Amino acid sequence: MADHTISRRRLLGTAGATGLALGAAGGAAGYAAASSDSSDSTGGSRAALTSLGTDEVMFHGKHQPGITTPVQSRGHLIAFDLAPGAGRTEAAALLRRWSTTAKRLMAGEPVAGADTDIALDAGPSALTVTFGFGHGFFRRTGLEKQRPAALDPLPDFSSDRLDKSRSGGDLWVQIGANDPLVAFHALRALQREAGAAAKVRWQMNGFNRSPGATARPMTARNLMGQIDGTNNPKPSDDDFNKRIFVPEKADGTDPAWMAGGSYAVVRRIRMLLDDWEKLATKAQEDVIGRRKADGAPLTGGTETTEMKLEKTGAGGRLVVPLNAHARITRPDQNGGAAMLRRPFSYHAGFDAKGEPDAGLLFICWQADPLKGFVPVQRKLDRGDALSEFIRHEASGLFAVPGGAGSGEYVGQRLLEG
Ligand SMILES: C=CC1=C(C)c2cc3[nH]c(cc4nc(cc5[nH]c(cc1n2)c(C)c5CCC(=O)O)C(CCC(=O)O)=C4C)c(C)c3C=C
Ligand SMILES: [Fe+2]
Repeated sequence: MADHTISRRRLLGTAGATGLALGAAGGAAGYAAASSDSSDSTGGSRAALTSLGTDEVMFHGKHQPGITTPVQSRGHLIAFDLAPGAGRTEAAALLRRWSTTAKRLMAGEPVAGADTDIALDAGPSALTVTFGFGHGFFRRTGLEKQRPAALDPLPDFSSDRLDKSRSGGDLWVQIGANDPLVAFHALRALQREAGAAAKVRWQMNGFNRSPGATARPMTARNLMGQIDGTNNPKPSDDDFNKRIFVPEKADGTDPAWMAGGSYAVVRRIRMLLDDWEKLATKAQEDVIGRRKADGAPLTGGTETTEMKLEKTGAGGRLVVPLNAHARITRPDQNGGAAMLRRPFSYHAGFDAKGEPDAGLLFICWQADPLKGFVPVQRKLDRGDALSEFIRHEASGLFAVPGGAGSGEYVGQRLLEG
């Protein structure tokens, strides 16, 4: 292990120093930078392959990174339980350590002191680290009075097949990066820094398409081959902040320490791909209500065309079936319920029957799970066309505090308030 005194960014020179700061709309800019680099025709082996490594997301801000940040190609989710005997003091020290390291790594710098060198040579690669608190955290730290009502356990859903050992947790960390080594480096650093204060409860690995793999920026595809994410709320929507983030001025609903925060619902949803892949494309499209090729509604147009819910076709049948997933999940079919979906795909090998253990690490963000995930999942639980091809296998609900201000660590307003 090396003791680094010069940051990787300095070693990277200008490219590192001018690393693109990604904001909510940073994905397209990152893509454009990659495209122009790869069209450079010098042909020499020393030409930069892409500028992907230089993308940098800010650690400090109103909201934590990794919520509106464009989804990265590699993701790790890890949940911890506080160790027996660890309470508020140990939790505060841990969050302080983790925040210091997250900030350094997101800037492309090594861990202070001994680093593992796993990410040596790479830039920040749009690394984000996001921290959340589970229900049990508040009991363990004696902060029950500060526990938000929105963190009450999710209701049971009849179709759930949950593995408790891979669900819940006192602390949750989401890591995303556009380079697998950068992402693993962060995962390992944070797990090591948990030390004696917290023990790993579960850990899951995910992925998305690499930036630059498509000829133009596109909405991601999932492992069923669908374009997934089209109708997500957009930061430019008038009601985006209200739907996704806890207000910054206390409105009496959430504790003050949650200002600018959000609630993450995490579900490991296995896709029954052997069954799904037996369906003809037309049948697959009826399940969702959108075309597979371009994500357009079955009622026509392009990916962004509004779906015509009442349109009928041959024999007077609805073009978008009544049980189509994209019809049933719409906010206007659920009393306005909306969430920001920011998932990773996962593949954890093949089971004894030779079937893939693969699917979606479904992560959705909302200001209140009772006005986001819960009503929509209640409806899906009664059965939509997608239900027979998926299985919810693990679940978590986490309170994700607002972003740390300069000089602050994540969760400081709770732990030292
Ligand atoms: C409870 C919330 C949801 C779960 C669980 C869920 C699982 C799930 N979804 C897909 C694939 C698609 N979902 C799409 C749209 C969509 N899904 C939800 C919610 C849940 N999905 C919402 C709120 C929406 C948007 C509805 C709207 O406003 O139009 C789509 C269509 C394209 C898109 O808009 O993203 C696809 C495809 C899978 C594969 C899955 C579980 C594995
Ligand atoms: Fe969906």
